[in-house]
Amino acid sequence: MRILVDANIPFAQECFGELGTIKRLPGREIDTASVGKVDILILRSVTRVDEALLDGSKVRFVGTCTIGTDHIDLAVLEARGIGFANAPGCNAQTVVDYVLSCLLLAAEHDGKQPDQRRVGIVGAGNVGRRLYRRLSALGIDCLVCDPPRAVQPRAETEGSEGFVDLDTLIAECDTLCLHTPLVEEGPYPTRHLLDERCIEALMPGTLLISAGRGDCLDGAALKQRLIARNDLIAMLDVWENEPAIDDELARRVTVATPHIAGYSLDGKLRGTYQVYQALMQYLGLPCRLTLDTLSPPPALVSLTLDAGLDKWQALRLCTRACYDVRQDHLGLSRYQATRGMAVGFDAYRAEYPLRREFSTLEVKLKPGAGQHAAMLEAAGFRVRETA
Ligand SMILES: NC(=O)C1=CN([C@@H]2O[C@H](COP(=O)(O)OP(=O)(O)OC[C@H]3O[C@@H](n4cnc5c(N)ncnc54)[C@H](O)[C@@H]3O)[C@@H](O)[C@H]2O)C=CC1
Ligand SMILES: O=C(O)C(=O)[C@H](O)COP(=O)(O)O
Repeated sequence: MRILVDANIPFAQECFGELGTIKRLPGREIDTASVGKVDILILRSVTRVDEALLDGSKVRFVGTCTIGTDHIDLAVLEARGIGFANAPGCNAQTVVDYVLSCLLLAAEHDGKQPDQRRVGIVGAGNVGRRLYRRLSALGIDCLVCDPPRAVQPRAETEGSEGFVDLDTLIAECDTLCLHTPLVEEGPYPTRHLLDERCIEALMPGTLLISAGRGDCLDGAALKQRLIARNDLIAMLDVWENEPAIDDELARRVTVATPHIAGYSLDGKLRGTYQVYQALMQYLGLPCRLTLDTLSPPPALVSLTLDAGLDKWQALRLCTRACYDVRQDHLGLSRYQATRGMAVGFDAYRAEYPLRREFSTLEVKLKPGAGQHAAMLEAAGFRVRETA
């Protein structure tokens, strides 16, 4: 079997090697010619899969090791009888780590600690739900906007209560976290969900974090508001026209990262593994690998806290030991300066530094720091109180 795998997918040889010959290509270079004789395509979100790509090919299965599927024309796959899998939720916890890092950084800009904010979560799926749980456990007040779920609750216990509409969320929150997929059709489309009107309505000082899909936010309108008033703290991970994103917008926001909110080794490995499981099932073969055996131990195993830190200092220290969004912001601007935005955006992603999820770090607490246990657990760390 011939298997074409995006070069940005870790553990591909381990997961797919037993099935045949693997060829690797950068996702944006995968084209009709390279797909020609391939049986299986294993991708991430940067390869558009449509009639044009598959024309004349014998592809039987397409897997995308990502949560998002907006790059795949699912109707074309169905019409051609091609098997398909994505990786729901694979890097959702990593995106929540990203948001926590953003919230802690924002406090250094406006002096508001996370629990002094009211956070509006737009899109409460795998990412938004986990974000809601972690923020609520940290004592942060949250409002949630998810019209599809408000109308069609996921669980029997979940009614429309608890959801608000987007205008209410914008009017009542000083922090907005956008986690919607790109939906083009149907009753709840999300292209420019945050349009010029919504962006104008954001109250001065609002912290805006966007980590779903770039097209859900009108970048030109945001740029205009930042030029006119510069009264928002905008932190963008996703952009219109990636990788050739709006250079000026990237310079005007407080944090600009190149679509890496979910880029932990854990999130990527889970994505690869979920697609491996789906492919083996599709082929009627047993899964001989387990996620645990594939997962390498973290480089930073533990850290120890003693007395002397307040709650947010302790959380900031542990968070930054695992993940510091400032490094990705500086990384993108450095790559942009040396290689230009369109090249630098992908180059930084391809050489992305090793990052692990908060849950891989054990925080040991000496008796003097015991009061931080519940808060650090709520934030996603493993906590052990020591003598
Ligand atoms: N920046 C990054 O690195 C990453 C970005 N993503 C993006 O984040 C998106 C969300 O991920 P998940 O939560 O796992 O997806 P999901 O499919 O589990 O949840 C999406 C949620 O958005 C809601 N939604 C749909 N239309 C809406 C609308 N008009 N207004 C408000 N809510 C709406 C849905 O009802 C659903 O609850 C993904 O589709 C993907 O595009 C995911 C992982 C990493
Ligand atoms: O999982 C998703 O959906 C994402 O947005 C990915 O984490 C993005 O990764 P790439 O596809 O850009 O490598």
